[in-house]
Amino acid sequence: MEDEENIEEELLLVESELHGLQDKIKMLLDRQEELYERQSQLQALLEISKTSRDAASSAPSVAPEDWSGKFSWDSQADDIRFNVFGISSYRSNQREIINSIMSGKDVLVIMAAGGGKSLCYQLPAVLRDGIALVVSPLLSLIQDQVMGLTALGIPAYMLTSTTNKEVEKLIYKALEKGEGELKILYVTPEKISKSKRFMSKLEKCHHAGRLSLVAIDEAHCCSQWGHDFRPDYKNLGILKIQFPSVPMIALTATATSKVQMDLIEMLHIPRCVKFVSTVNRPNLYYKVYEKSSVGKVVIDEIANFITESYPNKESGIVYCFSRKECEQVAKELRERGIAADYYHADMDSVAREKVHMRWSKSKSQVIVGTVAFGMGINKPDVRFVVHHSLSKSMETYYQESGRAGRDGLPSECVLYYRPGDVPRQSSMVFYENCGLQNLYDIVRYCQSKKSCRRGAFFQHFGEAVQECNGMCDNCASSIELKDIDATYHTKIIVSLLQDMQHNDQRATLLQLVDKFKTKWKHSGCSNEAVDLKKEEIEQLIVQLIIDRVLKEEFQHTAYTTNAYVALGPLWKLALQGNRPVKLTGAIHSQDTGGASKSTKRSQMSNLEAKLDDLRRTISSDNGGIFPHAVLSTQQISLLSSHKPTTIAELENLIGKVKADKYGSDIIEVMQSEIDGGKDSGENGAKRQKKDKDVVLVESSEEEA
Ligand SMILES: Nc1ncnc2c1ncn2[C@@H]1O[C@H](COP(=O)(O)OP(=O)(O)OP(=O)(O)O)[C@@H](O)[C@H]1O
Repeated sequence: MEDEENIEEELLLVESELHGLQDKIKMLLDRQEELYERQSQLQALLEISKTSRDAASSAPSVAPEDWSGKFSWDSQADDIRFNVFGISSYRSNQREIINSIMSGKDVLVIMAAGGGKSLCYQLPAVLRDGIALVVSPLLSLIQDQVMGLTALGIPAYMLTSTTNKEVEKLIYKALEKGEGELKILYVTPEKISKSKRFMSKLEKCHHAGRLSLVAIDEAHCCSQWGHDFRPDYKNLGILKIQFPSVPMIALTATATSKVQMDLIEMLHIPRCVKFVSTVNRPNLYYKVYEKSSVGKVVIDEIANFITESYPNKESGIVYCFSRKECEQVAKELRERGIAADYYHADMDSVAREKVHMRWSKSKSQVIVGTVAFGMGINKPDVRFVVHHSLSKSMETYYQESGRAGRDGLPSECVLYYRPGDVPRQSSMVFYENCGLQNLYDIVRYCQSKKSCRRGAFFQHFGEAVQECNGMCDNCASSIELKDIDATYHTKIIVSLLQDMQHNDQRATLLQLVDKFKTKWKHSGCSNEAVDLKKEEIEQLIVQLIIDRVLKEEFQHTAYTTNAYVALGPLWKLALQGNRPVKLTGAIHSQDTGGASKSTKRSQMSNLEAKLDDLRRTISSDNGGIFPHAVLSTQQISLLSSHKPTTIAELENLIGKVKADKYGSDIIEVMQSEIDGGKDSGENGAKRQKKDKDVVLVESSEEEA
């Protein structure tokens, strides 16, 4: 009996000591996690700083600006540009890139989607003697390019699994013996890594001095830090090792400094000349809409957005999270009268091709796709890209939304966000390299109601900030948002999780919201703290996750991976109230975004519609590029946003873009709107007298 009591007593002591130890271990593990995270941040910073130093010290002997000087091939290049490609002038950096590759340099090109990367290697390929090898990741992309070049009369072929024996023979003869006509040869990376026969023919071609250049398209696929890593791209370094004297040009639309470093190393081009163009796409209007938790409501909103903003059936893409969701959304859009097809990886290639072709030829209006609808989409006139759910990273979102407006005309990128979608994505990406970190970056983008959306891209890609010109919802919004003090709410959430942890319990995001609501109700809170709506509590919890007060933990079951919310490294600070927590007001509702109004032509006044036409005309007259070279920031802002405009401003604006060409009828329309306004206050516009100018003020309540 006494023995038993002693044992029980000791057991209690042991258990309490174990508890103490477990707390200490947890604290140490949290600290370890914090330090690991800081370690990887510092390592990345160090790498970036070293690379920029190395790049500066190993900079090419010719200064970059010299690539725009005079070269012996200038007139021949101009002739090919104009008479073969039908292009009247170079876009930014194209001529410099062509000159550096013509000078035999290795080149890295980072140029936004639709910027004109293809010309940078295709023109030198025509200009230089011999055969240019182009490695490209997708069959459809290759087919498009070969078709386009053939139509221009340039002998281009592809060597892929679909190439017939006859063409294969022709290609091999050209490589081996220099017979026949072949200027540009497209292959997939698999050909380089898997076909010894092909590599030996290429070797012969090089040996005979006939390999003119090597181009690696979509070069970000080399890096596992990039968003589209392709294992076969890793082997492309062999090309520089085997053909060191042949200039290599690597091209991509996006690459962070880390990805750039990675691909320079993998392709063995340490002394390459880098041409990094801005990631800015000034013609794209970015916005985030609050997403309802009711599926049907979301579809209604998307359908309304499409039909109201694009009554002329302009093309668009809707991205979805899963294959099932993609089929469902396409079906529901069709039920609402929108010609929508779905596209995902579970379909066979013939079905996918059919859907793609229908859409490319504008026989369907919308493709509802998963991420599988990715590279190789080069339809220029995509007017809108809607994300039904958030993407998994800023880079993925930049790429996917960037499929809009490749022709340079104004287009919209809309993301439907609700915090409840975060665990769905995080349970998919948490095992990926930096998966959660990347996801939390895009979540930060979505949660923000104040910062410029464009600014988030500049920051992500390490570029200096540029003017947004009111081309995102946050910059265009005139709603004054208030910060809610959520420090007290945070304390409740943290203490709830603490209790649960003690009792070995877990909670998903939604369960935690419910527990919070119950506790709030029963706490009889006389505190000053405001009562939060369900969506705001979700938003707060997600904000606490990205701020590391909380964290997500994952548990696998036979069928799925569940995401739970747990205490993060900074929970103690939050519990002590040492870290004030602020939550910004509500996410914009659909009818507050500036450009959604601007593109709703059916709701536009006559003047607005005229201005809209003017933007399109100027863009198209400027080679499809939104006219930053022609207009000042303020003028672009006027054109972009249909903001209140005075006759004086309008005349100045039109004068700058050649009044005789675009101007007179707009001034007439404006004059008549002002006259009409004077008499009857038509077109939802109020007239005010301000100094000597007449100012038209949009009445948002009337129009909404
Ligand atoms: N200097 C130029 N002037 C006018 N049009 C041009 C010029 N250069 C390229 N283009 C056109 O711009 C369009 C986009 O070019 P291209 O397909 O090379 O873009 P890209 O940079 O490869 O884009 P993505 O990354 O989306 O594939 C094409 O229709 C091309 O003919």
